Amino acid sequence: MERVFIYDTTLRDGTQGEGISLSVEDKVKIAVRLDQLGVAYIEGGWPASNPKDMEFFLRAKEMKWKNAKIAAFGSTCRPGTKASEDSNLQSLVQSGAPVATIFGKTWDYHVTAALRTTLEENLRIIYDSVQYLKEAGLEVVFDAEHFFDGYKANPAYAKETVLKAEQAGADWIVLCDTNGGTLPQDILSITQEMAFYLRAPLGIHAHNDSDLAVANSIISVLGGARQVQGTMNGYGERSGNANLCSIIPNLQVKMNLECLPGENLKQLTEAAHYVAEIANVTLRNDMPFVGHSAFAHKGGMHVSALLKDPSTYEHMEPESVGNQRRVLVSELSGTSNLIYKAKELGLDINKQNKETKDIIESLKTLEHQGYQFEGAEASFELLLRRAFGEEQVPFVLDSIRLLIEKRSDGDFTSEAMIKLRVDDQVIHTAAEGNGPVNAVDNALRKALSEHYSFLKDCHLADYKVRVIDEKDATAAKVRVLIETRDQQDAWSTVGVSTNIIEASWQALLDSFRYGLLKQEKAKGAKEAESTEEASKKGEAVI
Ligand SMILES: CC(=O)SCCNC(=O)CCNC(=O)[C@H](O)C(C)(C)COP(=O)(O)OP(=O)(O)OC[C@H]1O[C@@H](n2cnc3c(N)ncnc32)[C@H](O)[C@@H]1OP(=O)(O)O
Ligand SMILES: CC(=O)C(=O)O
Repeated sequence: MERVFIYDTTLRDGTQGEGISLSVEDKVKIAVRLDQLGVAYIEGGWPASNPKDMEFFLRAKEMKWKNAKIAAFGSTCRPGTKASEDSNLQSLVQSGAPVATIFGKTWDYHVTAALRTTLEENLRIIYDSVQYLKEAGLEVVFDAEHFFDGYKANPAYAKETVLKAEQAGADWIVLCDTNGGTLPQDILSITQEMAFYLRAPLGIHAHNDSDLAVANSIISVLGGARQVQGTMNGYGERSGNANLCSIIPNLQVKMNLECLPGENLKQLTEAAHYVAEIANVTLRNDMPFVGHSAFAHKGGMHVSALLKDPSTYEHMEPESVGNQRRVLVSELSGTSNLIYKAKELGLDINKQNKETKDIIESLKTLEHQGYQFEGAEASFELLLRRAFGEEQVPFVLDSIRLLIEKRSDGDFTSEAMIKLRVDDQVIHTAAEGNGPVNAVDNALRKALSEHYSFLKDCHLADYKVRVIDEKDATAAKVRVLIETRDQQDAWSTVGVSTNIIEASWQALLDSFRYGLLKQEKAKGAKEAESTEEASKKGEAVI
């Protein structure tokens, strides 16, 4: 399998994205994860830019890297200065990184308008800078900034700039679509032309301003590029950089080009989420390949075909990138969705079951009323089990009273009083909260915690309210989605009503019931395990 060298610039160009800021510790963690994933290069930052980036390199120098080379980023020397006296170039050497990546101007307009120097001086600084770094013993990557725009404006000059870098000994010439405005057909023809013109291996660095960075990177590889620069999840300045999480599986699975060693592609989804977590960015569900919804199927027709053969509605196996297939249930479901979900839950149903038809009908009716089960899988499981006669009645509610008080000092207080029965024992208790729903939640927990100890480990992680019939203003129905977490899992439940407290109560109740179900399942699994162990021991004695 031919190799494409993956060059990750999440820690440099990625941090040029709005809202992305990484501490040294964050950078080290991400670099370690990228090295495990198996990328060929990790660009750690620009050591002359700030002390944080320099500190990263000083730490990276002391660490062992299994797969990746660490690259330090900078620019060509300033016009009018010698490369050897340029502090930015010196810091690349001082960083201790084995690879230096410098960007240089290739667009004649940029040379005169931004760098404010002559075309000749620009050629000089490119040559001198690359030569200086080569003499210092570094592998040198020359990022040809604005190459495609430069080529269109003045091809002879653009070609001369990269030829200078090659003559000075650059190990890679990376063609950059810096403004991200180039179309794939131009990327292809210009890469092909440069592959013919240069001896040094080529790379591509694409920005996503036209939503084409992934396509442009792939087509550049088709045109001869053998290094692809990009970032995890496409983080980067403006609309981002080329997203490596899409480029890598496309190249590796569909074009049979090796980007990551061995079976490492299976780590991609986990690595993408890990980087998002450290960067403190919520990864969009619809991210191709690695998103939570990337292999989620909702339409009944699709699920019906999937059950026959997943390739009918999947372009590749989700497991190959470490993701997984999911089937959603909603008003768009057919019986196939139900059968799939039920199988996952260990319930045996088929198209002929009366229960199957009843569940589909009640699902569609409830969704019509405003419930939404695709985001509330725990409520759906309870619905399914109820249809099979597995409903739990852990307590009987007598009443809930709420006291909401707005005081003259400005305080708004909420208190819930709850009366319920567990096994004929009447429990009557009250609790305060920072709002009425919180007060009800606290009161319910207080009332039940003695009987149901698992409640201690559960907490409300998210609470969302959505108005369903907006035109009815304050008389509209609301849908409440609650996410509950314990030490191992998270589960979501739903409630719908014209009264927000009632909708919240339904969702809270489902949350509690699901927690209980989870506990029973865990108990069942443990018992089954010990029975199996006991029977194994018995066999051994015989
Ligand atoms: C396409 C890219 O993504 S390139 C990377 C862009 N990333 C960043 O800029 C983030 C890190 N940058 C920084 O921390 C700062 O900009 C620094 C420390 C590098 C420089 O800061 P300053 O010295 O204050 O300069 P400032 O940022 O205002 O301007 C950049 C200077 O570099 C010059 N410059 C731009 N490109 C190049 C180049 N390829 N070679 C040499 N000099 C260059 C500009 O002409 C400008 O010079 P001027 O001040 O004489 O006009
Ligand atoms: C080098 C770089 O980041 C660019 O040209 O976009």
